[in-house]
Amino acid sequence: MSAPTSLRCLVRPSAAVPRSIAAATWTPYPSIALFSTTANARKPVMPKKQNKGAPVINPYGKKMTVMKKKNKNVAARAGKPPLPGERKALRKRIQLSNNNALPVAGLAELEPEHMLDRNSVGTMVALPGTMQDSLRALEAFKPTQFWPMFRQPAMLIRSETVDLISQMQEAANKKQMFRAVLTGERITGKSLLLLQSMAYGLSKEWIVINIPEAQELTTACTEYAPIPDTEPVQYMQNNYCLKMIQAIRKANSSILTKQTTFYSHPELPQNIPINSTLLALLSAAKEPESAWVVFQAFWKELMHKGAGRPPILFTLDGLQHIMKISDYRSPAFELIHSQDLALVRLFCDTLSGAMPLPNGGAVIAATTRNNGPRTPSMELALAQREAEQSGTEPPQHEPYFKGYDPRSEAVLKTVKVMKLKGMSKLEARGLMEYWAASGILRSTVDEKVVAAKWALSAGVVGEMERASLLTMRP
Ligand SMILES: Nc1ncnc2c1ncn2[C@@H]1O[C@H](COP(=O)(O)OP(=O)(O)OP(=O)(O)O)[C@@H](O)[C@H]1O
Repeated sequence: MSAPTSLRCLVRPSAAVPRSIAAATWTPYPSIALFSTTANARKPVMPKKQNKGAPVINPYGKKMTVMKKKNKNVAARAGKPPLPGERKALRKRIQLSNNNALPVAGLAELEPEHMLDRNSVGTMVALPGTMQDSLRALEAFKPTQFWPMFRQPAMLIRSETVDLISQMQEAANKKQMFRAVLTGERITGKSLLLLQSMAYGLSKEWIVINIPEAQELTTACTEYAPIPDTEPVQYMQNNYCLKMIQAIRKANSSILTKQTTFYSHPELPQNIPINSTLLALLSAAKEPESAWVVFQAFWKELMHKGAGRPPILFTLDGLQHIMKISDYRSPAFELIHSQDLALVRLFCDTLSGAMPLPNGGAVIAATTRNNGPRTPSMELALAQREAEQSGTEPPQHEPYFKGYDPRSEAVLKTVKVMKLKGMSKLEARGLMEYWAASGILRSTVDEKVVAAKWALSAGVVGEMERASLLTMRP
C-alpha cells in the first residue's frame, strides 16, 4: 500500500475516501454509525433470541452460527463425585467368592481339631459361613489376599498353624496367657496365620478382639482426646473405639449373649443392671462420646476371674506402627508416643504380660512388611528373642545408634517369636492341588511342577501365588 493511502487509513473515513479503500479497510462499526460519543450508542443491537445452531445475521452483515461449545471433560465428570469415604470403602472391599471358579469336591469345612492335628498339615479347609461373617466383622480378611479368585474362602493348614494353635490351647487349658509375635519376610502368610488364630478362637467361643491395621490408630487419621486424670496423659480414640465395639459385638454375638455382667457401671450413659448380657453392655455405646467408657466397662467385665468367663484372644496386625512415636501431637505440640494412646497401651500391656488375662487366652501381634515403618527397637528385640529361643548369642544395641525406643523393647521383653518362612513341599502341593481343582491353575500338578514352583518362590506362599496365579487375578 502506498504511503498517502496508509495515512488516510488512520483518519476517520469519510466520503472522500475512495470506495475501494473503504471496503478494504476493516472497521468494526457499520457505516451508519461510524462515530459515537457514548458506549450505548456505539453498541450494536443484537437480536434478543437466537435459536441454537440457527444461522444469524449479525448487525455487521456477516453470517455467524451460534453453537454451544463442547466440553471435552463431560464424559470424565459424568455422574456424582464419590462421597466422603466411598473410595476408601472400595479400596477395602473384600470379595470372598467367585462364581466362575469351580467348587472343589471333598473340601472339608474347618473344625477346630483340624488346627491341632499334625495329620492335617498340607490340607485345605473351607471356612464355614457364620465364621466368614465373624471374620469379616473383625476385618481379618485383607484386600491384598487372593480370596476373590476362589469359589469359597479356604485356607491351608500349615505346620506353623498347628504350632500356634496348640500353644494357644495349652495356655487356655491352664488359664494362662500365650503371648506371641508373628514375623517373617514379605507375604509369608503372617496375616493369614493371625486369621487362623481368630478362626480357632471363634470356633472355641473365646472372645476375639482384633485391631486389623495398627496404623489406623497411630497415623493421626482418627480423632483423639486426652483422658482426664491420667499421668502421664493417655489419649482415647472414641471413633475408632466405637468401630471396634461394633466389630466385637458382631463377631462374638453368640458368646456375648451367654455372658452376663458382674458389676454395676454407673459411669455408663445408660443403666445396665447387674446380670445384663455383655451384648447389652456393648450396645450402650451408641455415640463415639460414650465408646471409651463402655469399652472400659466391657474390659473390666472380661477381667472378672472365674464364673465361666471364656478366654480372650486379642490380636493386632502391623506391630511396627505401635513400636514408635505416633503422628499425633499433644496440646504442647509435642509428638505423642504410640503407647500413650489408650487402646495401644492396653494391647501393649497385655502383650508384655504387665496386664494378665485372668481367664487365660492369647495375645498375638503380626508384623507387616507391606507398609511397615522402620523400627530398630522392634527388630532388635525380636532378633534377641529369636536368638534366646534357639540358644544362640543374642544381638546387642549398636553403641553409636540413638534411635532405639526403650518402651518398645520393654513390651517385647518376654514374648514368643514365631518366624514364618517358606512352606514345605507337602504344603505347597496341597495348595497347588486346590488351585487346580478350582480351575484356576491349568497345568497338571505333579512332583515336577510343584518342585519348579516351590524352587522359584523358595516356598513363600505369597510368591507361589504370584508365580502361578497372578495372571488370573481379577
Ligand atoms: N495358610 C494359607 N492358606 C492359603 N493361602 C495363604 C496361606 N497363607 C498365606 N496365604 C496367601 O499368601 C498371601 C500372603 O499372605 P499374607 O497376606 O498373610 O502375608 P503377610 O505375611 O501378612 O504379608 P505382608 O508381609 O505383606 O503383611 C495371601 O494372598 C494369602 O491368601
